Amino acid sequence: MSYQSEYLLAKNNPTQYWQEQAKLIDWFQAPTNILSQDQDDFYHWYADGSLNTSYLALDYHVKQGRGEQTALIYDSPVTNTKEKYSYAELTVLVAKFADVLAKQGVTKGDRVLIYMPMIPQAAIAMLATARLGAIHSVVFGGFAPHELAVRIDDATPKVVVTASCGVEIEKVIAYKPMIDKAFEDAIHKPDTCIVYQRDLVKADLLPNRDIDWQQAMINATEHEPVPVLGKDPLYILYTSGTTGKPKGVVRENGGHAIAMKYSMDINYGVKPGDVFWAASDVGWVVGHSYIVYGPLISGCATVLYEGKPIKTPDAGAFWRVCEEYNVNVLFSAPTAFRAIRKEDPHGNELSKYNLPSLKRLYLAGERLDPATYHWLNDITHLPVIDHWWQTETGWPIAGIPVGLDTMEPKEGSAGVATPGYQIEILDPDGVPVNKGESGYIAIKLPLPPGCLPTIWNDPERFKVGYLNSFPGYYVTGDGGYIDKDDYLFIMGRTDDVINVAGHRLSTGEMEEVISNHKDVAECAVVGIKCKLKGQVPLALIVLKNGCEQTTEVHKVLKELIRDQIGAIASLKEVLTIDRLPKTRSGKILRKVMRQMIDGEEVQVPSTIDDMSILDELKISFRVLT
Ligand SMILES: CCC(=O)SCCNC(=O)CCNC(=O)[C@H](O)C(C)(C)COP(=O)(O)OP(=O)(O)OC[C@H]1O[C@@H](n2cnc3c(N)ncnc32)[C@H](O)[C@@H]1OP(=O)(O)O
Repeated sequence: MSYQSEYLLAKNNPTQYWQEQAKLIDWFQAPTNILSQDQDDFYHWYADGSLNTSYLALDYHVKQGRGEQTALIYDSPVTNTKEKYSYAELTVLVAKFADVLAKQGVTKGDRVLIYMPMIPQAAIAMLATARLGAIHSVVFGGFAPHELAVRIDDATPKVVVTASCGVEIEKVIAYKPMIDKAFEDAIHKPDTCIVYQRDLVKADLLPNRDIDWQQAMINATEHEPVPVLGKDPLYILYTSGTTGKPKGVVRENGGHAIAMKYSMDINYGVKPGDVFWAASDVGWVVGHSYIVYGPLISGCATVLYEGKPIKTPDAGAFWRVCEEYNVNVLFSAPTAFRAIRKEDPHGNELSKYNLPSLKRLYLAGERLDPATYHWLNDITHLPVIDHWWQTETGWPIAGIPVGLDTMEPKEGSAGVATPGYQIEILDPDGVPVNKGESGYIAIKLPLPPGCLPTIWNDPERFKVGYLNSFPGYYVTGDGGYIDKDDYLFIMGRTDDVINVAGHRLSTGEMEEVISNHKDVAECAVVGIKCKLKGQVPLALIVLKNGCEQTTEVHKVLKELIRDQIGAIASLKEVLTIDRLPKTRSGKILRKVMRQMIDGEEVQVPSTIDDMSILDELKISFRVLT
């Protein structure tokens, strides 16, 4: 099978194509209803199939005789810990933790919120929730209590699972006080909080609410996987939108399982027994898909790394892990490699390691800049594959389908459309543009299996945010073009979402926090270029008349953002200006300011209410250079 023929099969007869791919996994009962639509016209794949995702990731491999094979490798330079779990061992731990959750009343359809550092118990909690047919919602450890509370109120979990602490290089971060604050702030009160006690910090437990993970596991018995339907949700993962409230992306069990197996074959070209390392975090979709579910469903060993690309202890950390565990495929964000390049520009660290097993490097999460692409290619002599996808899709929309064909990556491109995704570039009226022309990147409906069917608790937001702009299409929020060879080039977001070190953040959310300050009359947050992190947030504020404490206000605002959203959203700078540029209808011209600061060609809309403001801004922005 070639890429072309697979792409056309999936395009011309999606139902038949994905019915065939359904055979990739071990259903309890194979689906007969391959593609259906609900009352909102939203699509669902494999609605009536019966399966269990934890069974597919664990028990299935034990049944196939691979129980002794390594399933999970935990490497934590920050705690000097290295552990390996076989498929048989991981199955027992997951089955027992499922029993712990069941004893707290968790049943099919209930939500379990997981707020954990990068330790094996994070994956165990996810898989145990899936085993019960319950729905997990993992919240990235870098988010502050307020963000946690917002997610608790939206997902209304019965149980929260956490650990006593996380470790950020040398900084030990106690998680329990953040959990307690989130419980306090949230309107919904989960019944139970299960705490994994780490050696570094012992958390204080509340008598009637908190449970010690290790204690609970002593008397746990192994819980069997609970069959669920293909359309039953496996997880909710929150992602930033243009407004303050994050969106709960829903992932269904059936389509997700097929997408994981399919993408591990087609996009990543791995087979059972291979070692796959996604150097990311379980709190992001990369962690869900390619630290936990994808590698395990495909019978690989997955690496769960509690460290950073640099400083834990040096810029050779990634290469050390690749050598030590014979990693075959390494996946990370461009920011991680930019950080390594900064510390080790000539690849001296890399030359200390022997990497015969490493076949390919994959990058995603933000645009891979050509300089980093070439550097990585030059020092490793390995294929460097940029690919593009989103929390919403859960697996690659575009890439190099190494499992199907030999295709060369192109500098600056995220590859070609993965079979199942019909990517089109549309103009503002929804009309497809010619090859080479830029526009809105949209995907023709139905999206393939594994992509979001809706937004949790908010079908209207799914329609408004993704479907209504161009009927018949899902709008990705990214802009770009397709070249004459069908390679896709991503040029950036078309909305007010920014990407900081591979973390997707909402400028709207930051603006909400800033505008609550008593001295701020108006504000705008824009993402400006950063050599290391891709983009960083800059706040432009207009102070109320009579407020003179500019420096003090700037300091307070930076702290507010860290406290309310989290350290990953840290403001690069706060700049006070006299007024913000606007259209005649009052819309703030964020893009104009970003283009001016980044030194790009400035596209001023004809609707600007006062052209003279551009000269004022030019003067104000001088301090930034
Ligand atoms: C394809 C679909 C997708 O896009 S899914 C998303 C893919 N994105 C990723 O995988 C993220 C990639 N980025 C990273 O892994 C990190 O940014 C790397 C490159 C490792 C750098 O990490 P770091 O040096 O910590 O910088 P940062 O900008 O991430 O962090 C800024 C501040 O936040 C903190 N932080 C980070 N993570 C946590 C955490 N889990 N718990 C608590 N705090 C955290 C960092 O310590 C840092 O704090 P500070 O400013 O130094 O005080």
